[in-house]
Amino acid sequence: MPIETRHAIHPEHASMFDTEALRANFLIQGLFVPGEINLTYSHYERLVVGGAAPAGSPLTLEPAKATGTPFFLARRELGIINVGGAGTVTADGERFELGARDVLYVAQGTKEVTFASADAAAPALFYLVSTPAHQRHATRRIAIAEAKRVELGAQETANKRTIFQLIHPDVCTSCQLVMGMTQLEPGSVWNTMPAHVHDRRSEAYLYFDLAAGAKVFHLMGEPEETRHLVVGDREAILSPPWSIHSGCGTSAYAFVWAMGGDNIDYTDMDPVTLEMLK
Ligand SMILES: O=C(O)C(=O)C[C@H](O)C(=O)CO
Ligand SMILES: [Zn+2]
Repeated sequence: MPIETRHAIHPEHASMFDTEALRANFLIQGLFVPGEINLTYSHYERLVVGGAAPAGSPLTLEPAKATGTPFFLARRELGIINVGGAGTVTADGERFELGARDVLYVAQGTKEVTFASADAAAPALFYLVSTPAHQRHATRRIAIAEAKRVELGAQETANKRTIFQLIHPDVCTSCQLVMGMTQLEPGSVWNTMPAHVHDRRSEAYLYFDLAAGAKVFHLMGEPEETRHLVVGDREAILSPPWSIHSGCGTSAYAFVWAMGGDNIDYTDMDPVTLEMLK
């Protein structure tokens, strides 16, 4: 089970990066390789971000040297969202069926987690985000229909979108993981604009359901020192606590957002006005 480590970068260092260095530090590609689990261990909040793409046979979340624990979730919690075909996740023997966009919150202390596709020809693609956790909250399946929905933006500003809050205090109890999904309306392309930062939490985005060949120009950096990453379908980005995280697609798309840090208050954001951006 490959795990790549990404170190935390100081914003003044990041502002000197060229395209290649920005991508090497903040873009995550190749999450969904058939028959594999691929993880990235970030030193921002010790967020682990990855993908499990079971093909013919189930895949097991293995212990990792990066966590130094006897099993992966010994001192961690895990959020899983299925961005592919139907599949199942089994957590300590309990089987959960996850259709497209359904979520599973997996409790700290869960010893065995396995992933399977219902049909290898239309494989499940499980996007995984894990944060450190020191208290056990119940494992729970959250159907996309159970999400708390927040409508934002307008067609006139090309940012009409619905936020689905899934692992969120109003929906599912967790230690520090907050996770959900945002769907852009057809013709809307901007996410998280106006932008914000939240130094108390780091965030990761997985962009998915992009049209064939479409890209998202993801904006990052301190508000007065922005940079961009050109991101493709099923690619993720790491957003440091000092960074905005916004994006403009060449057409509509969806993305999974997930956060860890000092609080689980989704609304705790410091707004960044357009005048502040450079
Ligand atoms: O479209 C949006 O706006 C978002 O989805 C914003 C993210 O949820 C976020 O940045 C939460 O802190
Ligand atoms: Zn945010």
